[in-house]
Amino acid sequence: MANYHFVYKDVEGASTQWDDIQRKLGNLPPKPPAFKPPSFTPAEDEDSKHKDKAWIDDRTEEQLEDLEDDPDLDDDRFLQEYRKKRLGELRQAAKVQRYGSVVPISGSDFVREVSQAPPDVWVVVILYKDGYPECGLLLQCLEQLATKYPATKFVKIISTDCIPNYPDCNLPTLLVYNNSAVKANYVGLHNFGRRCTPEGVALVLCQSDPVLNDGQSGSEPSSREAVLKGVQQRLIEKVVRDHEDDDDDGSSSLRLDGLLSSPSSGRSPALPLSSSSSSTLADSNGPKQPFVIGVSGGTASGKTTVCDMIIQQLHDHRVVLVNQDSFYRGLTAEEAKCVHEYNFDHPDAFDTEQFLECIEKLRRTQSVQVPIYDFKNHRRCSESFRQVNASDVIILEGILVFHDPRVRNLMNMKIFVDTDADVRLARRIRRDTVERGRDINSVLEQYAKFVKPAFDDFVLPSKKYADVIIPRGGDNHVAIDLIVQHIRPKLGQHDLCKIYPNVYVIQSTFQLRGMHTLIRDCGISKHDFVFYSDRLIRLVVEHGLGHLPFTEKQVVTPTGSMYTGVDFCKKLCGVSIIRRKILRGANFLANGTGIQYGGESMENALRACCKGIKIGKILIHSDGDNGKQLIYEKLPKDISERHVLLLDPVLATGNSANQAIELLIQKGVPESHIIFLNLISAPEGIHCVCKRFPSLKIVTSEIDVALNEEFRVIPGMGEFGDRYFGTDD
Ligand SMILES: Nc1ncnc2c1ncn2[C@@H]1O[C@H](COP(=O)(O)OP(=O)(O)O)[C@@H](O)[C@H]1O
Ligand SMILES: Nc1ccn([C@@H]2O[C@H](COP(=O)(O)O)[C@@H](O)[C@H]2O)c(=O)n1
Repeated sequence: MANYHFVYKDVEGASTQWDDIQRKLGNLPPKPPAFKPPSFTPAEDEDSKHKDKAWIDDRTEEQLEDLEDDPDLDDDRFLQEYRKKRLGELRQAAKVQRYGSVVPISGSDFVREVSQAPPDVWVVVILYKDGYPECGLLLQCLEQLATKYPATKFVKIISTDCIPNYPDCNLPTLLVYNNSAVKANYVGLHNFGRRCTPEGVALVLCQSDPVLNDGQSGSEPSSREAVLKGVQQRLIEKVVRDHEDDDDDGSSSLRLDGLLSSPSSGRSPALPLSSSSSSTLADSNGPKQPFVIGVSGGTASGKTTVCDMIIQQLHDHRVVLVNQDSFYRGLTAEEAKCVHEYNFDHPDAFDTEQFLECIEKLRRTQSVQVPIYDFKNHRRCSESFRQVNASDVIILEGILVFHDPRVRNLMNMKIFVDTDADVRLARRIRRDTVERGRDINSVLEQYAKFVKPAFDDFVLPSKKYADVIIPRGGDNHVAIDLIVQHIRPKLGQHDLCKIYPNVYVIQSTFQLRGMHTLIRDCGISKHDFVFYSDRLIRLVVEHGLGHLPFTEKQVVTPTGSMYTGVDFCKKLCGVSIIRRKILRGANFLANGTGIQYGGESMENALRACCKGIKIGKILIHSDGDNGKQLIYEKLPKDISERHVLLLDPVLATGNSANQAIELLIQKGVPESHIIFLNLISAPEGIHCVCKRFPSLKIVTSEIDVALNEEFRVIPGMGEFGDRYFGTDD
């Protein structure tokens, strides 16, 4: 119904008499209050505002410049000083490099764009390939971070442009550079949690260094704590935002606990990181996760044979085998008395806790002492153990390796060797009578009483966990070939080669390992030491020569045919590093001179490979313990025009090497024309040299574990020069 009461209202809120009557009768609502316009307040004049620190903080650079002669500020010395300080900060901030996107680079740009970026700039490099969804996801996150943190440089490079043959299974890989050095690397997307988000990536990147810079604090390097706090704040805001979105449909619960854990406490517990997130490559710190293969199957199915074939075909020492048999429990006196009543096929016969501990240690890259089991006497050999070193691939073999889920879950690949029961029994009879000191009757009795029932109850049911089933065991060459092909890429290069693309470790073969075993043995004769060292050095030299520039060359062969080959650069020379140390007391070298000939021991092999090569020397003289070093040199006059093969058999701390390289560079040799050859290198030495000289190349035959407190390489090979020249007697 239409409202037929027309109420006239003037500005005072007055109305007609008729309306007043209606109000009294309750037909109209009470009279509204008289209208009063709001009081007028003029806008505050900028000049009359109180000027303090906060006011100055709000000014732009231009506004602060205009305040140079401001009378208010002239009266207040503190504010005038603060204005100047703030102006300085803003000018610095304006100078800070702005990147703002993920820039594609090629292999030839790498040194300029990454290694030679200004020292205060952090560079995040993604090694990627098109067509890999994980790479696409991480790239999206980096694009967002690049806009948020424009003072951090983000570049992307196709993995194989950066590192030839870089395995696709390592994609995407992030490398973080600062001041020409690799500060961190992350192999694979799992490092950034199950849900890879820009905020999560940011937090991981800033865990140990102030990698992300938004350029707000000028060119001053921000502290890690400050950067991390900012990144954490952004992550919290994101989590809260997501939570609020989720809450709209009432589906999620918020867990903020731990997000603000102190930076020193490491990774934030609420970060959605997977359990394998520790598998960064040599930070050089984070342990690398080995590839664990389980091989199960009934007794005498051919498990050991299959493992041996895989190991033989891989032909690489970075594969180790651990047999579950080694972890059979010892028998009590009672059990030993009636051993024929003991069920060796039941899961309880194994010390699974110890087996697990051993695997965990290997996964943490520690070596382990594995017991040796004596099947004839049903006990472990109490004194002998087998040392198993941490390796890229660990194979676990045994009838019940899939039985315990804790062991099973550590495996990346599970193989079941499936051989006909009759064939297995026949093999077992032969093996146990020939190798394990049993008679046929006892074998058959044990088989019927324990082996077969346990196979049906425990072994066969675990077959369902297998990823690969190999019928006919070791006779199945096709299956073994396929498995080998799958494992081979898991045998990556040394971690340091992945961080420093200019480090080359010559391909490890059993020949090479054999020679290393001989020359590292402290009991080897001098003659053999020299013989095998020369062989090894030649391999290193030959590899080093392969890094020299070459041109295509065609020759006519004796058959009159054309052969297209290469012609290596001929302008080269060798330079040996020799150390002289004034040593005192018992440390004085037996040769009476205190000279460690080091590099000279490599000259013979170099001469054998490069006929008539010129060889110079750099003598580094350390004066006792005071750290003072003097350098003497005898180098070819035209060394600046030559490629230099720098010789030192052992790279330990890298200090002498750096001095020698510095000297060569002073003499005009371009850094990229130096190839540093050594037999063994300590990771510390590689870091030290590669950080300072990213363009030279290091060629070595093995990278050792570390340096000890006396800065000697461990396991190492002692004072190489003294052993070579016999001056250590
Ligand atoms: N394909 C095969 N052909 C013939 N004998 C085999 C074959 N595979 C294994 N054997 C023999 O059978 C026995 C058990 O093999 P093994 O590999 O040790 O099995 P498991 O480790 O499963 O007990 C050994 O004596 C071995 O030489
Ligand atoms: N003292 C022992 C310990 C174990 N066995 C048998 O060894 C078999 C497992 O080894 P495979 O190489 O065949 O896998 C298992 O079936 C045990 O019965 C043993 O006889 N004596």
